[in-house]
Amino acid sequence: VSTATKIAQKKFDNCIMNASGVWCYDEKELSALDKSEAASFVTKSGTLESRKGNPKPRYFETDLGSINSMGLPNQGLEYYLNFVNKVQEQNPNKNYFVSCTGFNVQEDVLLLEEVKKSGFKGIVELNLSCPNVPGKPQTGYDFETVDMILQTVFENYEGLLGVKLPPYFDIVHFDQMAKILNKYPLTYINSVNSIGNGLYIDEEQEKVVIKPKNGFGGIGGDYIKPTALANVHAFYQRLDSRIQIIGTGGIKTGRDVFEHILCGASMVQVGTALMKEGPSIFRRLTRELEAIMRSKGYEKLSDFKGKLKYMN
Ligand SMILES: CC(C)(C)CCc1c(C(=O)O)[nH]c(=O)[nH]c1=O
Repeated sequence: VSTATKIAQKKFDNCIMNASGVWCYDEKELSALDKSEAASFVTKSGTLESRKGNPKPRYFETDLGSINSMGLPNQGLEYYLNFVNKVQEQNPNKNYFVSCTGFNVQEDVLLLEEVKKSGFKGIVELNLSCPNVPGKPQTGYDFETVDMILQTVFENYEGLLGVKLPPYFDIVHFDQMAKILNKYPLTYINSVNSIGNGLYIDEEQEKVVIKPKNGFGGIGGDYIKPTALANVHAFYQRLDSRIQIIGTGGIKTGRDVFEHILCGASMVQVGTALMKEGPSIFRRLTRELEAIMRSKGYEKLSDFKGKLKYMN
């Protein structure tokens, strides 16, 4: 078992944290996560320069989830590295994640050089749902570009690195992506990001509910749990066991956490439900998961991780 995997497995003892983009924009939000029962935190995806993001309203909550077109508002990668390095010093036994995203491979390389220069000891999450060159689909749906980015990134970066993936909906896409991902010393993959370009309508006003992109935005919450579970399990079936899987999407109860782990996740992230409930959700989810494990006689995650049964 590679050192990276051993370290990563150690890192994933506890299993519930925030999803990038939610409650992680600045020091205030990140400190609240650090004080909560969350196992760790991940920052909003940092870019080379800070960004204001899209005009508001750019986030909207529904009974079943959320829609967002934030436009990557963030303080810039340097801000997050400075803060997380400080927190990491004070909590050496916790391992933190910094998310980043470039708008092309050159930027990705620059971002990772910045990470290296800062002496960051935690885990980098490269957000592959980032935009690509105009006229091409988002990076995560452009397989040759994903391959090229990972090839280039791993030529220079030796630290712990995972990728945040968009959801896939075709078995051949799972096969093609897994084939690419297995070529690289990835610490983990994080499945799934929001389901892109959904549309939620205010029927009474006959109008969209967010301003950017004529109301089109990424969908999170209950709507995406079946897709998230399928992506986690599809990659669990296909990836080398050295690559851990973080399950994200549709988690709001201990049952949802249990199901993600049953599909093969070593750790889970919470987005929409965290936005609605706040950091106290981590205590509730941990208690609910422990109750389910007790009722089934499980003592640790590996007792049921990836053990989803099929119909014979
Ligand atoms: C959608 C992008 C702006 C290209 C990346 C940042 C991002 C955003 C965002 O900042 O709008 N929202 C998501 O649900 N997922 C993401 O990965």
